[in-house]
Amino acid sequence: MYEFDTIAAISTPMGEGAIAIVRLSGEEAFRIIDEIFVTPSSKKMKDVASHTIHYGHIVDPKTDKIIEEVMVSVMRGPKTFTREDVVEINCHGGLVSVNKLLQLVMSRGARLAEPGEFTKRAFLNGRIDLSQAEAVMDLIRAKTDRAMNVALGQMEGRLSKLIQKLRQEILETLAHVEVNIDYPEYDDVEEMTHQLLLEKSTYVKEELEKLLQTSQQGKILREGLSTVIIGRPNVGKSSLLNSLVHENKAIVTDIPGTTRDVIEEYVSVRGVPLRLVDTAGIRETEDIVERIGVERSREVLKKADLILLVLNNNDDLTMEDKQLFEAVKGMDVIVIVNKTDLPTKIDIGQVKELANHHTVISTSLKEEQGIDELEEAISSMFFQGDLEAGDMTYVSNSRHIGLITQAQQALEDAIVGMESGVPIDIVQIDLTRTWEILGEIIGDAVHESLIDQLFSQFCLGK
Ligand SMILES: Nc1nc2c(c(=O)[nH]1)N(C=O)[C@@H](CNc1ccc(C(=O)N[C@@H](CCC(=O)O)C(=O)O)cc1)CN2
Ligand SMILES: Nc1nc2c(ncn2[C@@H]2O[C@H](COP(=O)(O)OP(=O)(O)OP(=O)(O)O)[C@@H](O)[C@H]2O)c(=O)[nH]1
Ligand SMILES: [Mg+2]
Repeated sequence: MYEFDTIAAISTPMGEGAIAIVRLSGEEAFRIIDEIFVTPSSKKMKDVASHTIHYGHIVDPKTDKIIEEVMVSVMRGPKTFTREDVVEINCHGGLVSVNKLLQLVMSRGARLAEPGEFTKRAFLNGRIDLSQAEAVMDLIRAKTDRAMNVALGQMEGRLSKLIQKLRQEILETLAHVEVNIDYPEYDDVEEMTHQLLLEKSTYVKEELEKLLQTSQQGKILREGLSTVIIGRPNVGKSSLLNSLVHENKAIVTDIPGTTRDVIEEYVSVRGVPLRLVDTAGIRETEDIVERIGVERSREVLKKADLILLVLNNNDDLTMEDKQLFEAVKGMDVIVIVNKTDLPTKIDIGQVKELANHHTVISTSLKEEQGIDELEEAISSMFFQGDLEAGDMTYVSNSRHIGLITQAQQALEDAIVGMESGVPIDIVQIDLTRTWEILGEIIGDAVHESLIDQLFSQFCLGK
């Protein structure tokens, strides 16, 4: 275990709350709390049983003034979150008192923790590996139940175990090859080695492939599906956003050009998190403010995973509508024919033709018609029902996806090499590289600067 200084942070959100927590971790945690905490029976926290909570007052030893009435939890290392001694002060949730408390523990020798530093210690002290630590952050940021389950699985070590299993396979294969090389007197040893290498490499490569197949869905669950609503002015784009959010977030009026900027909202559509973007209606415009909005619309369009293209049932298809179809060619698109409560003027046959293989859905957002069908279309487009299987191992993090892709490439090199008869020691190099790359996922031999960078994205006090 590493020896670190004692860190402190406010581990609850900044703002008024019922209770706020100041957390301390490190060798000095018990010494510090015993200098500032007084219980009615004068207990010392260094003496009490681990994982107990105690009532008392925080007193500034310099002035003997009572600062707060608190509950203090005491957890003795190594059976703690960080594997170090941990003390948590539960105080009344006011901003001033919790900050005063933090100042006080710092004046007694604690250092303000960096973002993610508690979790970083859990990693450096070996309680969790890097992919588990990353999952802690994913859990906090999860926007839907499904996203949360993926994060929880990774936090419990589901991905880690799989990666470790594959690394073990590679290691055993390499050991086997070494042994075979040491006994070259057997005639068939070369062939056996060759056979074994090919079999194992193919097996590991296939497992990695399976994992990568989950990455698209995994990434959507983790980051949200970037969904952009486009359409001519006044067709009902903002109304659509409001229907999906089930709230009035965007301003809706009958004046074309109402939405001037890009509005962004998170929504869960049957467990699929959408990063939903409402745009200014795309048209040629003279209004300068609106024009900036239109340009931004075109920009977000390029980065979208899914396009919701809205048309007006009560109007003819225009040149602009056709241009929109043109602009989203090759992307995932759902076409929405809105305002079906009004007389149909649009040429549905032509819409279907333009939509090509894309789904077309009719809605009346005014009368709340068609929203269910739309939600169904969205969720089945990205998840074919297998998402319910709660024990799936997803790879969702770009860092992991990148590394698995690299590992797979190294294996591919090894396999191609074997098939074209390159010397065994070259193949060994490729396999060793695969083993190392996979190790980076769980934080085996990763560079310190990468670790710092990863944890700095965490919340303060986590
Ligand atoms: N008050 C509070 N709530 C919290 C946390 C915390 O630190 N404080 N957590 C954190 O942010 C999460 C809980 N996570 C935790 C994970 C492991 C251990 C822990 O002590 N693990 C020991 C085993 C303990 C035992 O066997 O009793 C270990 O793995 O060695 C504690 C908390 C969520 N809730
Ligand atoms: N009859 C009818 N009116 C609708 C329907 N959906 C939206 N509207 C109305 O159409 C008008 C325009 O709706 P918005 O949602 O603001 O349209 P928009 O596409 O965001 O418009 P811009 O932001 O100006 O580009 C509003 O008056 C809505 O109430 C519908 O299904 N039926
Ligand atoms: Mg609008």
